[in-house]
Amino acid sequence: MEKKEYRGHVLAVPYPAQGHINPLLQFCKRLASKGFKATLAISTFIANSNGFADAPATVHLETISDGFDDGGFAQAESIAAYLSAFEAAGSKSLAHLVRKLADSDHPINCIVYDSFMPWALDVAKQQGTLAATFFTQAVAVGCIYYRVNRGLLRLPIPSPPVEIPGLPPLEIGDMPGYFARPAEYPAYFAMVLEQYYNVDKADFVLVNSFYELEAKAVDSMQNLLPMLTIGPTIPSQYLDNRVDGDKTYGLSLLDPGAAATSWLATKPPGSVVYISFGSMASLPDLQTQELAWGLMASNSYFLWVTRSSEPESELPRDFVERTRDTGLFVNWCRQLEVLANEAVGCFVSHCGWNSILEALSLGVRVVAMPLWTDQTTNAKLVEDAWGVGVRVKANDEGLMGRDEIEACISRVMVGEEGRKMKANAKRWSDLAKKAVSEGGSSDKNIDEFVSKFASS
Ligand SMILES: O=c1ccn([C@@H]2O[C@H](COP(=O)(O)OP(=O)(O)O[C@H]3O[C@H](CO)[C@@H](O)[C@H](O)[C@H]3O)[C@@H](O)[C@H]2O)c(=O)[nH]1
Repeated sequence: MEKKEYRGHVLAVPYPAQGHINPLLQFCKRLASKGFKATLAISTFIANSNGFADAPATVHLETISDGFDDGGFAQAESIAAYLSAFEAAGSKSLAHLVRKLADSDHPINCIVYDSFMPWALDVAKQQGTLAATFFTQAVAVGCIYYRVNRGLLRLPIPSPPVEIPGLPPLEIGDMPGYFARPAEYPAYFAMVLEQYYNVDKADFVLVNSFYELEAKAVDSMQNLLPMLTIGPTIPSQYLDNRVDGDKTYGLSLLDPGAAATSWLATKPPGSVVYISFGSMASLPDLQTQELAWGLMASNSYFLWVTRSSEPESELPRDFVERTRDTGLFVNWCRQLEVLANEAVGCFVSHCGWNSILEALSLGVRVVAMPLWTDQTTNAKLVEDAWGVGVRVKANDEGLMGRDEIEACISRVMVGEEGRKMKANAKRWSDLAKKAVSEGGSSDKNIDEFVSKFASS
């Protein structure tokens, strides 16, 4: 059989979670569209799950072990146990995979690995390939973790607000959630700081963001690291439409169904509040109830992703019945399709980085209800740096109350303030599209990245 010609071969290794696999998978699709062979190595457990049924034809799939091939993360005793088993099993099986591919027609030129797995850099170096760490969170968030990792910012922070080049002044509540509650997820907190321990040895630091969005933060980090912004990595159909057939992500946590799209088709433009808290975090029951009452008081239509087939059990009594004419609950949907629908007026979001990039790319305003990790910092940027939304303030017990939620929805959806946010959102959407289009900042950065190993 004739050997297929490629300009080079990249092996992408995501952390095994939806919000991490999709950005790297999307990056692979872009590399494939530029003539490279792109292979995505996902965990055996995820590869065997139904959610990956929709994998794109242009990206090659391989598997590595996370140590829990039959059950994934859910099988581990603790987060710390998972991370350490993943490092042990992942390092071994990744090395094995690179050796296997070395004997094929297309040996690996560069391993692009999720920044949550810095041990992959050691594998790349041992196997003699280039190594690129890939951040699935904002440059701004990375600026903060980097400073803590390097001892430039000491914890607990003695005198907020903190001044970091390129970022607005940050109070403790604007820093990543681990700073205010370090004991909550100590293993994840350690992991996000560890992203930097060997980063100086990486040949590239790729970030799913775009230069115009975080210019000053990128400039400040580029003095320290070979950083290139290459995003947003959302399907090309919603941006530049240059990647053939790139209409959806390849991985979906749950079956999205079609209910959301047909329901939205019956609603007037800008009238619907869309609510989703991503693929990992869950709202405490009391918070769910406050959100429900806030939504009802806003008198808006709403589409609420609950990730549960029985939302009634967490909602106020009879709430589903009482909102039958105004609300729709789904356990999952095609979020991009929803955000692109003109019926959607705003997005009540936990501010996961993928959701925020999607909202910015599609010009949708945000009511920010951050829960943990990077979400608190993203919420600060949504409000103060990008002017596309407002953050719902929590009371002293950490609860975001119904009146505050209602007031925030109203600020974002109606009036002069809301109109300004809409105009800002449109501007970011245009800039996101420009960044990935031919000659845009992210497109040029991708070309710079591949130029280090491209054969022609
Ligand atoms: O009904 C839904 C709801 C969500 N999504 C998609 O799910 C993804 C959610 O990603 P994100 O907003 O980043 O949230 P998480 O999945 O919770 O992401 C985790 O990983 C991110 C990247 O590290 C972090 O920024 C988040 O804080 C962390 O919770 C997005 O692509 C959405 O389009 C759907 O397709 N359908």
